[in-house]
Amino acid sequence: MDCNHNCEGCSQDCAQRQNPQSLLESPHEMSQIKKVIGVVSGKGGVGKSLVTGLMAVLMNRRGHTSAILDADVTGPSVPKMFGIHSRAQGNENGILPAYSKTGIGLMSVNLLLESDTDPVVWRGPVIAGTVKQFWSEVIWGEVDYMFVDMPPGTGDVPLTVFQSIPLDGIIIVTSPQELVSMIVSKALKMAQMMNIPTLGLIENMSYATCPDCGKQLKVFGESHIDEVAANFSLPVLGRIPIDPRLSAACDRGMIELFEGDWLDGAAAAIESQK
Ligand SMILES: Nc1ncnc2c1ncn2[C@@H]1O[C@H](COP(=O)(O)OP(=O)(O)OP(=O)(O)O)[C@@H](O)[C@H]1O
Repeated sequence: MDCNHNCEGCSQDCAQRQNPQSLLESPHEMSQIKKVIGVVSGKGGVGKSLVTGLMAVLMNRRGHTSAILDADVTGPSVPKMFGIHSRAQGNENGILPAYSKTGIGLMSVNLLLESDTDPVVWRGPVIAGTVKQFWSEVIWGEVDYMFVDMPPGTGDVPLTVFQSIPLDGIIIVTSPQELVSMIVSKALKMAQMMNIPTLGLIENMSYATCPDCGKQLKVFGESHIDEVAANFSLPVLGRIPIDPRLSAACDRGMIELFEGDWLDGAAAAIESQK
């Protein structure tokens, strides 16, 4: 077959084969973002946004500048968690993030909608384009750790986000009632395809503590997170209990006041990542 130098449509492994073109977008010229961590889950509702929010708060408490890019465009829950209901502002240079009470920068589609109860009925390419703009057209300024609340699953939109934002690592959030092994395997393979390291697993809704006797109740049955983590040679970075104070804090926009040391190990692991 004659070579037309278009490697994209050709499966030959010849000497002229060029590396695939990078699809990574450049950040805004006024952004200096040191580390970007994607937070992924197999399906919605396992607490991916909660973990994203808690990690940003923790890193901020530990003296780093943190930010959240809410790439979960069809289920954006981050602004509410931080009590932000304002609209995003812009200037001649680009779009400005909203800032939480403790100074965490946020960008979410909910900051662009007229009302945060409006549904996002957009097709995949528009959603993916919006997320790319959150990276390349938002003036993030200086950020030590940016957490990206990734769109759930492994479809077109999460794939585009993986390809366009230069992630330094991902954290996989699971819950005990899921098919953890399958979900971890899929997320891990997707990250490996893009050469992105998986930092570890966080199990949400691991247990509930009885308010009377303090016993840990396995509401969703025994957890398999340790076996799964060992099978994939990944660390378990944290286990978060079911705690009504957490959901109340999210509902009231007061996640920055959370108390709990469940994710201290995850924060330390991120800090120690080279
Ligand atoms: N450990 C927990 N204890 C109490 N409530 C929790 C806990 N984890 C999550 N929740 C609550 O469950 C709901 C779903 O959580 P969250 O929005 O973080 O999930 P998600 O995986 O990001 O879902 P989606 O992808 O649909 O946005 C929220 O109302 C949150 O406050």
